[in-house]
Amino acid sequence: MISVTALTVSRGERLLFRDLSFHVASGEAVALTGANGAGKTSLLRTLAGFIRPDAGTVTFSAADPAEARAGHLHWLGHLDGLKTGRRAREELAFQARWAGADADGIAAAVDVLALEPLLDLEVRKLSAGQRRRLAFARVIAAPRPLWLLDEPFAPLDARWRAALGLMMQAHLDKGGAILAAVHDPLPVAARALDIGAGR
Ligand SMILES: Nc1ncnc2c1ncn2[C@@H]1O[C@H](COP(=O)(O)OP(=O)(O)OP(=O)(O)O)[C@@H](O)[C@H]1O
Repeated sequence: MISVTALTVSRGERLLFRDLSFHVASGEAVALTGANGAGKTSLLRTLAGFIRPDAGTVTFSAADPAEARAGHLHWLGHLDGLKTGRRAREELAFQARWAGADADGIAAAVDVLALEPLLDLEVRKLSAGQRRRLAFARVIAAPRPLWLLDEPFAPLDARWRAALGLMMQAHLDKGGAILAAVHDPLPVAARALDIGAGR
């Protein structure tokens, strides 16, 4: 699903990790752990294509490697990446359509994430947990094999942590893969990848 070979990433003057190699297979979840500042977000952003590594390669087992990032993965950062001035309905439609979802996919995501009562609110008026559910909707609306998730559970209550765990398991059962930066154990069986002590 994704293979990382001899990856070296710096931010500013600071070397975060050197010669990091790992593979995430279809049906597998990996819990990316490490202290605050160790570089978990930076690693995920590098895999998503937002940070250029100093060295190393990232390859996807996609049919067309040139299109691999665009169509192969979902990146969900811990800041959600939502436009706060839009109504939830418009923001969901924009994000989901951009990710390639059709109307049925969007309707399914609204249902699974119980977003209907929130859709006429401005994004800025949503709670942190509600915003996370809205951001996650595109992941459900436009299925892609690899999920890169940065602290996906942080703002969620017990009910939605459990629900997200079930969505993750369903994704893995269908042959998907997940790499999630977390400070707590994932609610699905997962291999640990620890990138260090930070600073
Ligand atoms: N744009 C940037 N420019 C310079 N340094 C950065 C930038 N973004 C992050 N860093 C630095 O890179 C290091 C790793 O940050 P990163 O956010 O990847 O860590 P993390 O493991 O996700 O931490 P946390 O558990 O606190 O979320 C930190 O020292 C941070 O200050």
